[in-house]
Amino acid sequence: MAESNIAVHEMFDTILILDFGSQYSHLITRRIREFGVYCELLPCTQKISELGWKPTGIILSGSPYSVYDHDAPRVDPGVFDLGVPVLGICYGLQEMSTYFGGKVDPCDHREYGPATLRILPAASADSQSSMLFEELSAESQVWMSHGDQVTAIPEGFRVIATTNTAPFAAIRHNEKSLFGIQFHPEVTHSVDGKQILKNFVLKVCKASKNWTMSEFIGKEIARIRAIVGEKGQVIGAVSGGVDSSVAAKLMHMAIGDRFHGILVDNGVMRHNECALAKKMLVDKMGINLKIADASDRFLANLAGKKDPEEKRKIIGNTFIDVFEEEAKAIDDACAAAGGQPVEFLLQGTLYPDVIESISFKGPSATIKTHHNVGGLKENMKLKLIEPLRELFKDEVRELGKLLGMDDELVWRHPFPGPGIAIRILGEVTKEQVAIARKADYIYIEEIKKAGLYRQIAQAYAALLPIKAVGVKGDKRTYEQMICLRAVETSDFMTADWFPFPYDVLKRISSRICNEVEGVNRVVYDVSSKPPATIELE
Ligand SMILES: Nc1ncnc2c1ncn2[C@@H]1O[C@H](COP(=O)(O)OP(=O)(O)OP(=O)(O)O)[C@@H](O)[C@H]1O
Ligand SMILES: O=c1[nH]c(=O)c2[nH+]cn([C@@H]3O[C@H](COP(=O)(O)O)[C@@H](O)[C@H]3O)c2[nH]1
Ligand SMILES: NC(=O)CC[C@H](N)C(=O)O
Ligand SMILES: [Mg+2]
Repeated sequence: MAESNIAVHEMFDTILILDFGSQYSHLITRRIREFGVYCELLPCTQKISELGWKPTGIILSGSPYSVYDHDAPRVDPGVFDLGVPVLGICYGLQEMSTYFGGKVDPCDHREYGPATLRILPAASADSQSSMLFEELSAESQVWMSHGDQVTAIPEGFRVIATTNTAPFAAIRHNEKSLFGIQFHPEVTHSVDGKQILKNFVLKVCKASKNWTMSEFIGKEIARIRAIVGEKGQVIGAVSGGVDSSVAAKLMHMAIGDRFHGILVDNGVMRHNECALAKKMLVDKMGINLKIADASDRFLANLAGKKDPEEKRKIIGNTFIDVFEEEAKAIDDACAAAGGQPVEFLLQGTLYPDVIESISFKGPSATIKTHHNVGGLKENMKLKLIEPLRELFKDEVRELGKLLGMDDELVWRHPFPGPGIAIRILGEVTKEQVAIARKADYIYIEEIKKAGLYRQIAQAYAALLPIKAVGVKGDKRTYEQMICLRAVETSDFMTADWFPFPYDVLKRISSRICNEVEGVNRVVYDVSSKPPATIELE
């Protein structure tokens, strides 16, 4: 599928972060975005000569490698030929030092944790170093995570800060804007770390502080119009979730009814989901949306299937089939009305997905096959438009708010494409879906009533198809169990269970047992991720 993105760097000053594989690389990106500066993370293997745009400044990340490893990732010398400021962090410092002829050796004591950074008086006398350390106190706590150290700095560099254990905790080139620091300014435990990054980006690189969602809206709409043209038609899968709704809203603002949203009712959506999506997207936002009811088809395809991966694959494939049929119908209708055929596909891809796919560390092991609509076959020849490709989830929410979307939609917990089907262990039937759906509705309603919805990143009720004995109205029952899940997380990669007040759990449990037929027990999942995952399957 062809890409049709006009580069965002043409619109915003961009700091380039080269990822050497550090676990903190994405944090550097987050921090800089918070200052209102646009930045991008690319693998360290990116050749500067093939970049096609000029960054305003470059940051070299940390790495699990040692610079003296035979397979250590190397910095592209092109980085230093651009004439833009460069900041090396940990491995970035070590690699920069090695490149310019300095020396790096293993430390006697590996150092993981706090250290006191002391800015040398000489640094205050030097305008570049003063810029990097502006507003810092002479001593501050920084966070270390290294086993190697620079033992001799390259010629032409000078030391500007030290710690008790690191004589070269911060260095700079005597003339050029090349800096290296041994500690990690991107982690919150480095008390002045944020300020150092801010100084580097705003003072040293002089990047414009124009990365705000309100600037983004105007520029993105103009970009979409330039790509799609006066008559082009765009289709897109819309779920009623935050990401696709925000993407659809932007698209609607850019091209009106030439955007055709398709919501697939897969029979495993939450209670009232399609009606709610229609109310918000069509009635309130005016989006051109078709709701395709394929619930029977999904449930028929899922009949008798128990294996989690098989269930996910069936749902993913059915999504594609239904979406392609609907897309073709829209295409035919556009052509019949004398319009252009559909040439573009809207996708709600977010930046974390992009980071994951370009990771220097390579793809991680498949834990679950994630299924989204839009994974269409090559021969559809649609060109992708991904307006949220550069944004993190919190930025998408901010955008949604600025676009005037209701809080109820902006703050919705994420809901996976395969829906309730991966929240019913084993076989999925219409009856089982009805039980899980009702319990989930009650659960979320009570969470909202208790004022806890925004504190929880994601919550849902799952159905465990095992039976236990109970007693209701003096009668013996033999019924299934509902398993409640609620997690706190910022990136959904790791998560911890939410510590509910007991009285809220009590109310939820009592309501579910009383109101949901076929259930006589409620359990609460107290597993973190890892070792568990957020969804059950
Ligand atoms: N029932 C559906 N009908 C149409 N498209 C869907 C459906 N479910 C998922 N999708 C598509 O799959 C994409 C990925 O789903 P995902 O759940 O990650 O995002 P979302 O639903 O837009 O937002 P959220 O993360 O808040 O749930 C959606 O953006 C949407 O394009
Ligand atoms: O759109 C989606 N399609 C999927 O197939 C899918 N599987 C899991 N999820 C969501 O991803 C996050 C992490 O979930 P796990 O810890 O279960 O992997 C959680 O937010 C899950 O809800 C999905 N989203
Ligand atoms: N965090 C880092 O970048 C570590 C760099 C290198 N592996 C060291 O141990 O010093
Ligand atoms: Mg969703």
